Amino acid sequence: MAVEKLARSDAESALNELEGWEFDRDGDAMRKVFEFSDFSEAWGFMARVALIAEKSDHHPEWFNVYNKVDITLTTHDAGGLSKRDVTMAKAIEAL
Ligand SMILES: C[C@H](O)[C@H](O)[C@H]1CNC2=NC(N)=NC(=O)C2=N1
Repeated sequence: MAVEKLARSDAESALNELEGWEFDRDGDAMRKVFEFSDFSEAWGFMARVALIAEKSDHHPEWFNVYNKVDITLTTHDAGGLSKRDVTMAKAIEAL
């Protein structure tokens, strides 16, 4: 699927509006670590993110230990950040 990599300035303004998300991989990815009260809460969150991922055909890279979920978003097809990552981050924040 052809998705364009965002210009750095566009990516910066998008991240400025998203609480807690930071650039990673030299600006080619965005990352946030979510912390919950326990594993059950973390897993419930992951289940909801998984549904968003399947619906939008855009999948996070993530790592979970107990109550923490470390999420990295990037668009492999674009070789960096695209608006799909921003859309997904917004959807995750809206959960
Ligand atoms: C073929 C399929 O549409 C692609 O591999 C999709 C699936 N999910 C994806 N997820 C992410 N994070 N980046 C992609 O480029 C991507 N591409």
